[in-house]
Amino acid sequence: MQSDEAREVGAAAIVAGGRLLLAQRVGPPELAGLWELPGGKIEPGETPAEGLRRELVEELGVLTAVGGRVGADVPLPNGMVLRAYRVTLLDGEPAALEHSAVRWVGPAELSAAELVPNDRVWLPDLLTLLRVESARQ
Ligand SMILES: Nc1nc2c([nH]c(=O)n2[C@H]2C[C@H](O)[C@@H](COP(=O)(O)OP(=O)(O)OP(=O)(O)O)O2)c(=O)[nH]1
Repeated sequence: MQSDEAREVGAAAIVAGGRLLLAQRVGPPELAGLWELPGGKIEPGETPAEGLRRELVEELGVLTAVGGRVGADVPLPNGMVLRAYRVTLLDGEPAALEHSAVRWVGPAELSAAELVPNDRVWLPDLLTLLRVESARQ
């Protein structure tokens, strides 16, 4: 059954050791080479956490735990909604299985990174997340 709610793209803010994981898109051409939070479309019948965990197995080869939201909802031109979640690594080392590269960034590198346009609104939230996580260590 199709829900009335907009389909969701889930995006993972994975922080470890005071750094955030970014993944570099291979396509489409207008996004290729830009950096995003790994994730993807939540399928009908999946909770956002289930869908995001599945995407992170497919894209990075890691097992994760999905936590609370980060930043605002971002409406996408195709009618979907993009939402970021805090995600913790449980097992595995992230590998670029569907991206051209992955890298861990600290605050300065994150601020300078060429993010996909839709993710730029999250920059202050992601910087705060890095600061909070660093303070906890
Ligand atoms: N995964 C992800 N997608 C994002 C981000 N920001 C952003 O605008 N998008 C857009 C790009 C795509 O239009 C859409 C997600 O597509 P995708 O290609 O990552 O997801 P998917 O694996 O489920 O896609 P598909 O192959 O099934 O079409 O959301 C982000 O931070 N992470």
